[in-house]
Amino acid sequence: MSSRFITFEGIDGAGKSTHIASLTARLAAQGEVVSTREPGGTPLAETLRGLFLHSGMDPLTELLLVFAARRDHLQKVIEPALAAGKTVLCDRFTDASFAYQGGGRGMDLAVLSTLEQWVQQGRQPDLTLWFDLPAEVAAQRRAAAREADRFEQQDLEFFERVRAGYAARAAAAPQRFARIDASLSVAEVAAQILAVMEQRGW
Ligand SMILES: Nc1ncnc2c1ncn2[C@@H]1O[C@H](COP(=O)(O)OP(=O)(O)OP(=O)(O)O)[C@@H](O)[C@H]1O
Ligand SMILES: Cc1cn([C@H]2C[C@H](O)[C@@H](COP(=O)(O)O)O2)c(=O)[nH]c1=O
Repeated sequence: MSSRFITFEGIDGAGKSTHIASLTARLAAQGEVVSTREPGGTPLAETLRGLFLHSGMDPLTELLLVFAARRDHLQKVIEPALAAGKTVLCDRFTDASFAYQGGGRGMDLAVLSTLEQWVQQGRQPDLTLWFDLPAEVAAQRRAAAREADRFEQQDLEFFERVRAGYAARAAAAPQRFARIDASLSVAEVAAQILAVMEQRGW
């Protein structure tokens, strides 16, 4: 099996984490799998993650911080794993920057595109599973599950802008994106993911 780079995207509380473990187990039967996340995935990027989630900062600092973490993660974990023919499952990647910093915070998308090119040097996921659901449903799930971080404290309008940011990215790369209706039950979401994987012969 040749390398695959699969990313998981969606607003906070969409249900990504709920499905990543089972997909990791399924794909591990076909070859070595690296399951990782952004921001994070290396000691340096995990340190940056703590600041990103919990320290106040202006939107440009936030954007530069997440791309710095991504560069370290790509160089030390993602690229070596793909070069070794492994499957990489990543909980969030650059689409999150376009959705949160671009859509949510209103940062210039042209700046984001430049950073994307500099940092990734052409690397893009082979498949992005986009867990899509209304902001209100995700907020109800989060409220029942955990204490909110700096992003999760944002209002519904922020998350609807983030959702629209994901929709724009999906429309621009329809071959790469698979939209999952994440408002359905856990079993129905799992069935949609399975169908996408089977479509690709994975
Ligand atoms: N399809 C579903 N229906 C109802 N509840 C769900 C569903 N999927 C996940 N949940 C619940 O919603 C909460 C958030 O799910 P989860 O942590 O998987 O989301 P997430 O997308 O990983 O969030 P984040 O990106 O913010 O970490 C959890 O309590 C989880 O049990
Ligand atoms: C990669 C990335 C992430 N974010 C935001 C999105 C989430 O609110 C947090 C990460 O928390 P999770 O529980 O691991 O989902 O960070 C962002 O704003 N921009 C990004 O590029």
